[in-house]
Amino acid sequence: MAQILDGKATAAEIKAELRERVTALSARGTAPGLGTLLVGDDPGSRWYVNGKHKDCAEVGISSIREDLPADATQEEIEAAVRRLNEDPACTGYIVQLPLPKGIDTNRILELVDPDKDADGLHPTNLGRLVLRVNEEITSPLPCTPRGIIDLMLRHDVDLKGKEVVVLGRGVTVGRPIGLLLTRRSVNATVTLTHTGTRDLEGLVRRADVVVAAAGVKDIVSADMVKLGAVLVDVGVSRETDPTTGKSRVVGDVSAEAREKASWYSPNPGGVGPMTRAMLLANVVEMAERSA
Ligand SMILES: Nc1nc2c(c(=O)[nH]1)N[C@@H](CN(C=O)c1ccc(C(=O)N[C@@H](CCC(=O)O)C(=O)O)cc1)CN2
Repeated sequence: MAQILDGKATAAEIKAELRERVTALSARGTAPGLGTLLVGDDPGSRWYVNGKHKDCAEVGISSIREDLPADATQEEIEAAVRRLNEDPACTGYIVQLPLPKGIDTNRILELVDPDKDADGLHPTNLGRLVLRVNEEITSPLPCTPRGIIDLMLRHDVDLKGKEVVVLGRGVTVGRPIGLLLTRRSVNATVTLTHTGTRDLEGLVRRADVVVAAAGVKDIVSADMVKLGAVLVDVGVSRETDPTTGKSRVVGDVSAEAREKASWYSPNPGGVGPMTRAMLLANVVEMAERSA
């Protein structure tokens, strides 16, 4: 029976730690403020952004909100980014992804002031992650990969020399997590797989740790998983619950695969709450560095 990598409980612990650091920052007159930029009315994105403001209130961080309609133009979004760059009350902010179709996301992310990039997704901060293999990284890190590694380390999951297979090459999880896991301080060996990967089953079968961020329900099946592997379920697909008729999140790891794991991070309740906690950690660290 797999032990649970409980993201909800771990995130609550982290938030309690951060609350004290926010109090100290506020006492020194350097209180952090998180901004969010949401474009459109996707219910999932709106839920995530509302959650970020709720988290801020919980730990004592003030928050600033820019909401634009789904038909906002590239210029209107860029103007909102400039407002957040210039607002002294906003010490860090995020642009909620994905942006509506037709918007040049990379151009928007490049316009974010790297010193206010609470998501660690600005090219300068991703570049620092590439460059700094040995030394401590003193710039914000992408929240989900940071949260996944923190979740495992706080449960004493040993990653040194372990073979990690990542499913999915997205910019918020798949691509940056390889950079974090292969840093000298972690020392895992990483294989990044995607839709063009030839022998996915064979690669997953030999993995000590599987990070599944494909967004394909049950893509990780029991026959693909080594007994005792660590399974981190990051994938988000939505389906209608047949009993309640409500929409629910389903992950990438099948129920049978979970039975073979030594550790399993559930979805929901695993990586999602850690992503939210790491955003707060980035905001607090950025404020501490500039205090
Ligand atoms: N700018 C960003 N955009 C997006 C990111 C990101 O890190 N930065 N990640 C995701 C969305 N996301 C945060 O923004 C996020 C996803 C999931 C959760 C979460 O707590 N999920 C719950 C389940 C929620 C549900 O039932 O619908 C859980 O896992 O328990 C938080 C944040 C994409 N965009």
